[in-house]
Amino acid sequence: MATRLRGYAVCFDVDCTVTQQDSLDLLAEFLGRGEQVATITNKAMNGEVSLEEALKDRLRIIDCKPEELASFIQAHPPSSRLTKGIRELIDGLQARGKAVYLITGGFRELTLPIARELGIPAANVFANRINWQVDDETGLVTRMVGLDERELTSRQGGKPAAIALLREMYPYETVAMVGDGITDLEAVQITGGADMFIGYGGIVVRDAVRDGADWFVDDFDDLTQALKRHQVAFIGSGAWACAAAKLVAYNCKLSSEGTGEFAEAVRMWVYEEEVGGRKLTDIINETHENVKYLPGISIGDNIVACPDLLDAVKDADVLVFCTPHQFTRDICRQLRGKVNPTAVAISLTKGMRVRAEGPQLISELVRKNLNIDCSVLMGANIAKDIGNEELSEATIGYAVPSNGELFKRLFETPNFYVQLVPDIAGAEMAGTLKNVVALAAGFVDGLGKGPNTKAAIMRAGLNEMRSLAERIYPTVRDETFFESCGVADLIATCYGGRNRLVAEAYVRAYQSGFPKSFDILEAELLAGQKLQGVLTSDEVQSILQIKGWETEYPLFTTVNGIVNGLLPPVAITTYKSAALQSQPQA
Ligand SMILES: NC(=O)c1ccc[n+]([C@@H]2O[C@H](COP(=O)([O-])OP(=O)(O)OC[C@H]3O[C@@H](n4cnc5c(N)ncnc54)[C@H](O)[C@@H]3O)[C@@H](O)[C@H]2O)c1
Ligand SMILES: O=P(O)(O)OC[C@H](O)CO
Repeated sequence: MATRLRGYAVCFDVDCTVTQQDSLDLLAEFLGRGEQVATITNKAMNGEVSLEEALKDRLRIIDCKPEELASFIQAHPPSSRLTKGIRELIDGLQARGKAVYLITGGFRELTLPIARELGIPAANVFANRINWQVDDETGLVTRMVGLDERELTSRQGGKPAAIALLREMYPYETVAMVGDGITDLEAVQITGGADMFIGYGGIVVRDAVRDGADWFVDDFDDLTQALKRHQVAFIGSGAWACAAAKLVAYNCKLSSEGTGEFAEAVRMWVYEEEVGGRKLTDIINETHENVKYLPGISIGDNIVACPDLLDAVKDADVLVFCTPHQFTRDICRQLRGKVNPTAVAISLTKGMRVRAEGPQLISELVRKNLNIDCSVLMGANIAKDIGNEELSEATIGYAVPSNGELFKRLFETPNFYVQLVPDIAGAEMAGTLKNVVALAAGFVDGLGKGPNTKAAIMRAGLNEMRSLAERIYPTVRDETFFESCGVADLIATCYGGRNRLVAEAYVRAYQSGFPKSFDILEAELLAGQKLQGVLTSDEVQSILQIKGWETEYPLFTTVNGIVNGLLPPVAITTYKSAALQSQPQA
């Protein structure tokens, strides 16, 4: 069975990282033996004695009783010893589902109260143990007699060894170590250790630590702020994906300069292909333009094209799905267990999947496979016009209001207005089903009919869309069909969409005596873009057949008869009677 990766773990050193002082030095000072212990601590820091020897010597000098330890903890309560900003950082990490560990060369007896104060479970603490002498007669612990040398952290290289053990027990995808010392930096210097080291210089700055760190901070607030920023990943890079990514790139750049809500860089997964002998990802990263799917439009220099899906979503907590719907299932399968468990998603994909038990909307597919919330953004959104910054609108369907608001902030711009509706299924069904009506509109155009016929088809189509959506998903709201995702998208698609264009061309080819299939026309007219309506028509028809509802949806049924060659295109002009002649597909 494949090992399930467990996300992210962040390991903190304790002395002078989580706490302002070295606990053992502070205890020695409390007991009046501070100077002697500090001399040995310094020797260890300068590499004059080994870590093990220094620990043993310091314990020998401290030589305290359990009650003295208790008095020390009372005199220096954990809350008074924390470094600035550490509590907020650890709270923020845990709230985002990251596992937090303490890995210290200090002692368990002194570290557990700190862990408790920060809400870190005792099982997440790797620390040294003191060997205590127990009175044979009373069974009471009397005094310390040395160091338990079996603990990994009692030795040189103990911290990386503890991390390697952690990774063996729980296969984390990424482990970061945070600390101020050379022993913390060592965590990234062995195979199987940490993936990254964040140096902390708020109490002590060591040149080697600062130079060796992947990231060096002297204030934990910097990390907390970075943590609060949402990392957005785009899954898809076609015409609409690129136009929508341009909106997101605009807001992420603005926010990184202002509110800090979103990180500036947005990773975009690109289904890699060669264009003019070059990789499309390289072209996008150099020119900031998807020359194949949205030529002539700059999508923003903060969009980073990635050919690797898992690489694109790594670290992201906001996922935008926008691929032709037939690819979403496979993409979700690849992402299962690999996305941040606290991530939220939004789908811009118009389409559905049909299973024996009924339809599955793309948002449901994402939600079920990735176990995360998924909103939708649907609307009258012809990609090229939005790329050209023409005024447009969209509807966000949400289940969790705060996620709806978050996505509104992510997409809305001065010329892209967003409405929120608490109706995911209504918005998504509208966006999906209008692709079938757009084919009907294209047939009407191909036949050379006037506005009356087109208006009649669109009105009937809207009614069938609404009726089917409400029948399958009883929570669907009527008013959703009056938003951009409903009637407005229907108008835009029936006048300016690709489904209309290809359907019109189908009729013209049919009437010329040299018919062409939809696949051929898609390839000839769309330059790699994908037609969704034909597939969706078959998917809708499967549902109508399963339910025995074909004659109740005569427009959908007639369109399906035409796309499958069972009816001539002219049948659209008599769709009510034509539907009765359209044979169910095999
Ligand atoms: N284009 C529009 O104007 C528009 C507007 C609103 C909504 N939509 C919807 O957005 C969704 C995405 O459409 P689009 O316009 O961004 O794409 P597109 O039709 O322009 O391009 C097709 C995309 O599919 C990718 N692709 C090809 N084979 C693939 C595979 N095997 N796996 C994964 N990806 C593959 C291509 O690389 C390309 O990025 C669709 O559901 C569409 O209905 C499109
Ligand atoms: O070009 P179409 O027909 O795929 O439609 C594009 C969008 O869905 C319009 O909102």
